[in-house]
Amino acid sequence: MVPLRSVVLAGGGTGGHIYPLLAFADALRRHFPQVRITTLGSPKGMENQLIPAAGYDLRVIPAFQLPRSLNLDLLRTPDRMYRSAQAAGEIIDEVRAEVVVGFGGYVSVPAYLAAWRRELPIVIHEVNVPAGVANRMGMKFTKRVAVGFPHQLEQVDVLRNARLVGVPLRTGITRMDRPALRPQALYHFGLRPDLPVLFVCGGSSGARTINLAVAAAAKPLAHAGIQVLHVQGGRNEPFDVPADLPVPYVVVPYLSDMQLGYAAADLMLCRGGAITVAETTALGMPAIYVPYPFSNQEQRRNALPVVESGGGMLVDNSELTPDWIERNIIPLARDRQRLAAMGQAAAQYGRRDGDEQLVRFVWEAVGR
Ligand SMILES: CC(=O)N[C@H]1[C@@H](OP(=O)(O)OP(=O)(O)OC[C@H]2O[C@@H](n3ccc(=O)[nH]c3=O)[C@H](O)[C@@H]2O)O[C@H](CO)[C@@H](O)[C@@H]1O
Repeated sequence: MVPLRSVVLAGGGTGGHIYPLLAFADALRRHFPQVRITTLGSPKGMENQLIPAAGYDLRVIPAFQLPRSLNLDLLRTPDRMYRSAQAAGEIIDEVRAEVVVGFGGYVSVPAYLAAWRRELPIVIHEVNVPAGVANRMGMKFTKRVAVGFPHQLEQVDVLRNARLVGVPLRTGITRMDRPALRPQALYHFGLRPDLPVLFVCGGSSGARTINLAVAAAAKPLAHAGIQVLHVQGGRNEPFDVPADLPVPYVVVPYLSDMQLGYAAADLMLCRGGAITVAETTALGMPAIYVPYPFSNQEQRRNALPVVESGGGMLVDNSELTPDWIERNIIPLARDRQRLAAMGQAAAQYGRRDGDEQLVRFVWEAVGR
């Protein structure tokens, strides 16, 4: 492979856009150790914490918000869009980028515009159906679109001619030996090795409904011998957990080492964000998905193929009550055989090579 020299990556907002970008950056580095990697972010997104922490160069460009759909409102934001695109263009010129790779989020739009004006190749990675607003706009400028999941190609959507590459996932997750890491993970969280662990995580921002429902079921879970590892989520208010439980219920604000959570877990209770689904299935992790109800059904669509293949359960946000948890999660978490079967079915659906596949796609786009 003739090496790539300079790549600009754009993506921001929540973890769902940033972690694939970082996993892709790591894979680029492995293939092309000398490549210059520059990332574009907006002033307030999670990229401001996550990208510098991962050791990559983050350039913040002025923010602007797109209207939620492609309509005439777009014409009213040209000034701010122009300033953002100009800032993105200056960075693209400075680092002599050969290609711009976008993962979605508002910050991708100025990057796509600036790359298009310079006639640079643009590659878009999209994980949702319907595709996000920013990426849909980018698709006006390029046909090089990669998707994370087979179900995205089956929709009557702009994505039907995309290339299926999978989702770039952090190697800390894809290369983990779960049984080998488990003792260390349990020790890290102060969990017992002899009892099942329910891992609760509502995506990168946390999920209030899930937090409150599980915390309210803390007593029955504990009395059934089920330990809980609960990620509260950075943007959520704390919740109360009874102090006198007979088994551990561990609350953490956020996990930078997400693989430790997965290693400790026997069963996951989570939202259906695309990257979460990619990770649980890559790991063969049995999961109960509670899709976020307010965004176009995209999370339901993410989880449905996994659930239909036997790799998990689906429950509506409005149905996730302490009573539901008691009736459904307690018997499942104690049934090792059923968990193993679910995990195997999930693994059939999962894939681990999205980072490598996307590197190849981008390399082809540059025409080397
Ligand atoms: C409400 C909403 O609009 N959610 C969207 C958002 O979800 P969100 O940003 O929550 O993204 P995902 O659920 O897809 O991924 C969350 C990521 O954060 C990581 N993580 C999470 C918690 C933690 O403590 N530590 C940690 O590392 C997970 O391992 C995963 O890599 O982006 C996804 C990808 O575009 C979309 O599919 C979701 O629909």
